Amino acid sequence: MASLRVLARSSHRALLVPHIAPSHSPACKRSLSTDADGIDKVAVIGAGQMGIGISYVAAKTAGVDVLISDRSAQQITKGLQFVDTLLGKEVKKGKMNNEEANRVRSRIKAASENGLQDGEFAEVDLVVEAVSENLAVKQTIFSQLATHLPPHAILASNTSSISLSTLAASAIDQKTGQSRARQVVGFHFFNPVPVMKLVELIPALQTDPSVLDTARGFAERMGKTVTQSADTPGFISNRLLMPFINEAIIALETGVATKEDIDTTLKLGMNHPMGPLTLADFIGLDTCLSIMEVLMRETGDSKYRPSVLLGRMVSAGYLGKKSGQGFYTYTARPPPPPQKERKDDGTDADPPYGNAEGDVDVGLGRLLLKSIGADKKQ
Ligand SMILES: NC(=O)c1ccc[n+]([C@@H]2O[C@H](COP(=O)([O-])OP(=O)(O)OC[C@H]3O[C@@H](n4cnc5c(N)ncnc54)[C@H](O)[C@@H]3O)[C@@H](O)[C@H]2O)c1
Repeated sequence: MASLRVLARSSHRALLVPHIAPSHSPACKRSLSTDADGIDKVAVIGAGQMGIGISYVAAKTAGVDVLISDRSAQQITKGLQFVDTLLGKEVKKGKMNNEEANRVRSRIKAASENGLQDGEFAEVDLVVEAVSENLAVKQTIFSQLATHLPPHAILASNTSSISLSTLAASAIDQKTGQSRARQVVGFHFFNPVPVMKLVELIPALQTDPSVLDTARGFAERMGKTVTQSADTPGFISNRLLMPFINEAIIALETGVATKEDIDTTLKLGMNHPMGPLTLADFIGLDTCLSIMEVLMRETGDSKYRPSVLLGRMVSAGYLGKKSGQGFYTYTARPPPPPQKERKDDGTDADPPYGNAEGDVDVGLGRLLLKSIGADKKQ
């Protein structure tokens, strides 16, 4: 039976969303993990930029064991090397000693290829799915997780745009046929995870309130501030950001101003760290288009119509920084200088995040760090 309940624990304004009371099937009588302090072991599915960042912060800040899994063993190797790099920098900057870094590193382990089916996840309290943004792939994973994870485990997804209620519906134990939908929750981190302080928490319609509380508590253990969004397209973040970026593109295409003046107005007039067209280039114009299409399709509201220019640019392959051409032109980063620059205090001025070559995502990480001043603090 549907009822309305208040879903604002720490926000000032109450958020009213329809709540479908969880059913009391036998599966629901299993005890759920209700205490965030009781979470000792986390699994992360997907060792891409988000999965690795989540693993690193879970091990370092929350101090839990992390089991990381990916369909590509190479991705895991690459990700663990990145963790080593991050820890090496912490040591070099005196933020932790070697012993602490080794302790953090020893908490992160790679799952074997069939680890889920072979019982390696038997002691996992919470899993964060962070595989590519593809509904069918995520649905398959949620069905596998529902089959193989211990009964109390929380099943969280880092999806940016897929409905949590839809994912929860696929969390069915393939052996017993029982639904674990009430244990599914959205756990939306931001990139780069070690730097960005926010997690958006998104309950599916089916999520049990105790699961939501535990997930919130664990995000806080990871040092994050939590906001809560209803399971609506784009959640809070992209529902507000993407129409803003889209409107900036419409302003450009209708001749309101040049791209430079649009960006400068928002930077200097509104104190934004970067203008909306630059930000669109760094996010990727294909990503921006796809989120606008989700907003438009799922709400049917014409205010989310993607700009014609945005669609044309994506068709032309102008995807932003990753393709070298977006609203601005990006050239490859020059090779690193033979000698490291020295900071005023005489220490090496290494980039705080990423490798010397710098791929697109790490480039975004650096830019974000710079934009919030974290490059200087670290
Ligand atoms: N990149 C961002 O800024 C950002 C921010 C917030 C949320 N997200 C979300 O996080 C998720 C991951 O994004 P990302 O940027 O880390 O992507 P990514 O492409 O860097 O990594 C995805 C990883 O998933 C792995 N993978 C794909 N299918 C798999 C499967 N069936 N089983 C196991 N592993 C599989 C891939 O090998 C890859 O390592 C997506 O849902 C995305 O929407 C991304």
